[in-house]
Amino acid sequence: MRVSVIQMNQGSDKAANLEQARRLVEAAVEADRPGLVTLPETWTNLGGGRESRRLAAEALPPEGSGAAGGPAYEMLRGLARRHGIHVHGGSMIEDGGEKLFNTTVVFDPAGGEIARYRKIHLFDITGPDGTGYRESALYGAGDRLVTFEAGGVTFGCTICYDIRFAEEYLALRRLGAEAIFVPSNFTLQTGKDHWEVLMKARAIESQCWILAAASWGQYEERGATRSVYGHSLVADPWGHVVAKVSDGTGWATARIDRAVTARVRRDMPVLEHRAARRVDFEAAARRVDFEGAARRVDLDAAVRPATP
Ligand SMILES: O=C(O)CNC(=O)[C@H](CS)NC(=O)CCC(=O)C(=O)O
Repeated sequence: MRVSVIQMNQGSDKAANLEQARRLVEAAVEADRPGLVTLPETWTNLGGGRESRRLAAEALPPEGSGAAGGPAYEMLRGLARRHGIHVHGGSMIEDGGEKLFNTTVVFDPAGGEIARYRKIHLFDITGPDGTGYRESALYGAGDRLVTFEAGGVTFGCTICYDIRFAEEYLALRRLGAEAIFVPSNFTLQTGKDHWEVLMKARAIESQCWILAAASWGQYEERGATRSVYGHSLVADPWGHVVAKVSDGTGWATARIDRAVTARVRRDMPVLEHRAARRVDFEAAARRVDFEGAARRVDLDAAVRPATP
């Protein structure tokens, strides 16, 4: 299965963002004939403060209802149906009533919604340049792990800042994922030092393909100009970056080769090795059995539960 990661330069004009996404998806489909395309995080709006996000937000139809949604939701469905492809809609701003959610929706080639994921880890941090981010002031956090099947491949869903939480990727691998999405608005400040390292690290440790469509360029946020890093990429389960988008908008296409996944997992069976040791390191770190100049935790039955 071929996958195209789409790189956008969206701002706070929702209609223009929809048009840009449609144009890029159609150009990628025309050029590379992918079976699946994936968009960046919050491709329907970037910046413009609380007001712009509220305006761009769409209430989603009840999951599984098949009912119609808003303009962005229906555009994704239309692209999937028209081109006979799977569309992973990066993330949209979901109007969840009280709170917004940073939410992925996925459509199959018939235009049916087959998966929905809300970003679990919210970006409440201070960047190295002193810029503060408080995503949780506006967005609620997701509480579900999500995988779906497309073209014989099991895909896992994550969004942006989730990339820093390795456990989520290992859990998705356990659920059968072979490729994991990370649609992103990575900041330039964090991206220049962390982006590619994190993407490769998650690919290597989960032994999954990493599909990261990103926003690129500048946008306005409450009178200031901010930059997002771009560098949309696909990494294979060995951690090789096999496709990458240059500066600007565009896309890159890679083939998910299941034989590569199988070989990497067979030759380096880290999942089996982890299972064989069965250490609950989190539980171990909550306990100390000896404390002197050194600290020691015995990996006994309390942190190594018997095989079920
Ligand atoms: O604000 C919105 O509307 C949508 N949310 C985002 O763009 C979020 C919060 S500001 N961005 C990230 O998570 C960047 C993570 C990142 O850059 C890192 O982990 O280093």
